[in-house]
Amino acid sequence: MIVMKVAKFGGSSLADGAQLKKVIKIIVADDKRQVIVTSAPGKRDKNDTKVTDLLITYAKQTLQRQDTSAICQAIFDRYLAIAQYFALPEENLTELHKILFELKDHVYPDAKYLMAAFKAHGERLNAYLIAKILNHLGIKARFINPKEVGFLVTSEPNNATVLPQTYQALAQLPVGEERLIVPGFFGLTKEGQIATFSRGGSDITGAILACALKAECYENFTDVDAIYVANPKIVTDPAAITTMTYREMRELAYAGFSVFHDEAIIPAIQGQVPINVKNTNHPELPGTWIVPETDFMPTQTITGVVNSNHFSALYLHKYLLNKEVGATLKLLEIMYKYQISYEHMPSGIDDLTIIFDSDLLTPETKQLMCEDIQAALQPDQLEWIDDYAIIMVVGEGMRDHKGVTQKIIDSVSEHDIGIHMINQGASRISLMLGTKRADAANAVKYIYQTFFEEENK
Ligand SMILES: Nc1ncnc2c1ncn2[C@@H]1O[C@H](COP(=O)(O)OP(=O)(O)O)[C@@H](O)[C@H]1O
Ligand SMILES: N[C@@H](CC(=O)OP(=O)(O)O)C(=O)O
Repeated sequence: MIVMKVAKFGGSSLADGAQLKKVIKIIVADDKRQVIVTSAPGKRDKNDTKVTDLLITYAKQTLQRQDTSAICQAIFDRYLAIAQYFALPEENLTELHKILFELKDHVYPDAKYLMAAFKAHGERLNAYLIAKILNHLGIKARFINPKEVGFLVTSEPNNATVLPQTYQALAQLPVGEERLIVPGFFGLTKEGQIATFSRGGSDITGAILACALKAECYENFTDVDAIYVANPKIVTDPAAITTMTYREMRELAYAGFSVFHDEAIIPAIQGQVPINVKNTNHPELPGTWIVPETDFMPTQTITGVVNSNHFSALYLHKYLLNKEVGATLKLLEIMYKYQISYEHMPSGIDDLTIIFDSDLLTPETKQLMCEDIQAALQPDQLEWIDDYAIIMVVGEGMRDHKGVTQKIIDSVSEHDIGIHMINQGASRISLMLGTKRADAANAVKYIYQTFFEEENK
């Protein structure tokens, strides 16, 4: 087995020809970068639209039987501009044009599979084009079609997860002869349909390949120099994280560190492959390493702080709830009946709060669930709280430091921000606070200031 790396380049790194030029320089600078995972072209500037989003429009217009020629041309023009940047002769784009324009003519099992197939083509066409450009520049490279290499995923068209046999199939890839250019974001169901991971899922493809091929490391190239302690859109010039553990990243990514997909940690953990998040625009910088817990000694109390606004909570109060055998079971059965998973369930003696991902709820399911809970448990109070945000503070260093919780709560309360809920994660490396949505970003700022500005004064 050869020593190799998997390198994934995000949409921001592949947005146009100039960005792709930087990517190619990075690829050829290290012979170990043998497997390259590509996203679809992302935004070229703040007001631009990602190719994935253009494809979603194309899919919707197709479903509504509208004229799709303009959107199809807009998508094709993104690829054409990249090809032209490298003076790739236009005949190389004939196949790409055909695949793109004919997407609307295929038969799909249903609207969800149609949407998945359209979305996946952002990555598929980009990987195909990048392999052609590399060959044109004299760099040996081959496009890998997920269908031909057995990249199998579950039959959930737009929220798939990998099937175990995919790992054995990908381990057979002919690594070493030429660079393998693999499109991220999607796989094939056992029935042969395209299904995508959730949004941002090219990170997952990279991690699966890194695990299957026992890569030395998984490099994830993006548009920031490092993963920062807090989202740079919320905190000005936040401190960079040099090294963090898998479980810290998993908790932070889950709660909103959008720089790395939370599900992408899992294959990396399974294969114990270290992850290096780096900047395509400054590849000489060390970036952030995400490593196994065994290889890590915390130097800070907290590693990261993040807020997430896409939650809704159901508050239930009933005296003597703690004595009622089977109460939680009844609740879980109701959630199962409506096929709704829950995120957290902090509880007190007479009450509990169930926190849901609001994207999974419709007004109708909320109403039906409430009616069922009312009938099954007869609570004294049952109330949906939609104005709900979660602040997650994460750090391996939190376990061994006394008074951290107090300090976190004080830094928020001092600024008059009400806390609806406090939940110490079972892993003891995280603390979760519930606040109103409008307060969430400020809560992150104040916690950051307490631990990173006041402590270092
Ligand atoms: N804590 C954080 N550290 C760094 N970037 C963050 C953080 N939280 C959110 N981000 C955002 O994540 C973005 C990179 O992720 P993404 O847009 O998915 O990149 P790509 O297009 O490379 O896949 C950054 O531009 C930044 O705005
Ligand atoms: N292109 C897909 C998958 C992805 O991972 O993209 P990016 O690397 O730009 O986050 C999306 O927009 O969801």
